[in-house]
Amino acid sequence: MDRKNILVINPGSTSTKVAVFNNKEKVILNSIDHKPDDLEKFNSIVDQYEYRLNLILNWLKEEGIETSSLRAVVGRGGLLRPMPGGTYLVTEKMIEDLRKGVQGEHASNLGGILAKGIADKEGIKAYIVDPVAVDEFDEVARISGMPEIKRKSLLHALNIKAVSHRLADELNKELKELNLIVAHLGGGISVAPVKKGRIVDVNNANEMGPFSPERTGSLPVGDLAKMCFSGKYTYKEIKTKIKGKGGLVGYLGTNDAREVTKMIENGDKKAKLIFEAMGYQIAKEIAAMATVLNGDVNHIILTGGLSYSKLLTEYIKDMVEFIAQITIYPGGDEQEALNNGVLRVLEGKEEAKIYENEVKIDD
Ligand SMILES: Nc1ncnc2c1ncn2[C@@H]1O[C@H](COP(=O)(O)OP(=O)(O)O)[C@@H](O)[C@H]1O
Ligand SMILES: CCCC(=O)OP(=O)(O)O
Repeated sequence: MDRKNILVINPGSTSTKVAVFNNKEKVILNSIDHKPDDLEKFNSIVDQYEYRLNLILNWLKEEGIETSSLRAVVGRGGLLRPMPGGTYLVTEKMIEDLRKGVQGEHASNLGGILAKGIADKEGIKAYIVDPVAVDEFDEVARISGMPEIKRKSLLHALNIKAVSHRLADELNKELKELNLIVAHLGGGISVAPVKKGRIVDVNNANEMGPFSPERTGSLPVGDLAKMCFSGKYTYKEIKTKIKGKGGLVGYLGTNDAREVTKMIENGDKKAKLIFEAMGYQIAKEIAAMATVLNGDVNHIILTGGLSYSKLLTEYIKDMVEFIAQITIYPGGDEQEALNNGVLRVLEGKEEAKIYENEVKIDD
C-alpha cells in the first residue's frame, strides 16, 4: 500500500485527539473524550497505554484507515527533561524517560509511547513536536522562593507556539516583533508571556496558576501542608486531589465545561460561582504576565477547548481588555502543528532532533 498518511496522536487529560493527514491536508479528525471515571481505574498514566491504544486502533478501523498506509506517526510529547522546542525522533532513551515521568505524570507522556508502539509495528519512524517540557525561561523565572524548589516550565508549548505564529501571520508581522500573552485553556491551563517569540515564563500548567477543569492550580501552601500531614490522606490521594480531582471536578464533579454551562443555564448558582472563579483566576494570571512584559503587550490570545465557551471568554475579556486586544482561537492548532513538525523533517527542511543530544542527563 502507498504510505502517504501521517497519524497524529494527542493525548490530553480530558481527551485523546487523533487525526490523519495526507501532507498538509487533514483527512480526518476525532476527539475521544474521557470522563474522570474512565481514567480513575488506572494506577498511573503509563497504565492507560492499552486503553488509549485500543481506542485509537478501533477508530482507525472504523474509519477504514489501514496502519499500512502510514508514513510516520507523531505524538504530543510529554514531561521530559527541560528541552528546546522542535521536532524530535522518538528514541529508546526518550521512551524510558516518558515511562518514568522524569518531570511528573501527564497524559502527554503517552504521546511518544503510543506513536512508537504503532510506528514500530509498521517499521516507520515516530516523532514528537514541541513537548510540554519546552523550556525557554528567563533565569529570574526559575526562582520559587524556597531554595529546594525550582519553578518549572511545563506548558502547552505546542499550541502556544502554533497560535503565536498564526496571529503573527494574520497581522502580517514577524513573531520576533511581537509581545504576546497566550492563555491555553484546556484540561490544564497555561498562561505564557511570549516575548519576541520566546516563552520567557509560564505557570506550571500541572500544578500552578489558575485552577482548571481537573486541577487545583496554585493553593494556599500552609493549608495544603496541614492537609498533607493530617493523616487523612496518602501521598497518592493528595496528588490526585491536586491533579485529576481538582478544579471543576472537585467542586462540580465534572471536567466538561459544556456540562457546567448547562448547569448554569438551569440556574445552578454554585456552578456559576465556580465557573466565574476560574475565569477570574485566568484573568489575574494574564495580568500578572503583562508585568513580565513590562506592560508592553501587543496582543492577548485565548485558545484551547475552554475558549469555545463564550461565557468564559467574555468574563475574561471584560477583566483584561484594558491590557491589549484579544484574539480567540477556539480549540487551537495542536494537530496541525504536530503534522507540520513532521512534514518539515520529511521534506528535509529541518533535521529531527535527538533527545539525548539536547537535554542534560545527569542520572
Ligand atoms: N464547545 C465547547 N464549549 C465549551 N467547552 C468546551 C467545548 N469543547 C471542549 N470544551 C472544554 O474544554 C476542556 C478541554 O479542553 P482541551 O483543550 O480539549 O483539553 P485536553 O487536551 O486537556 O483534553 C474541557 O473542559 C471541555 O469540556
Ligand atoms: C503539562 C501541561 C499540559 C497540559 O496540561 O495539557 P492538558 O490540558 O492536555 O492536560
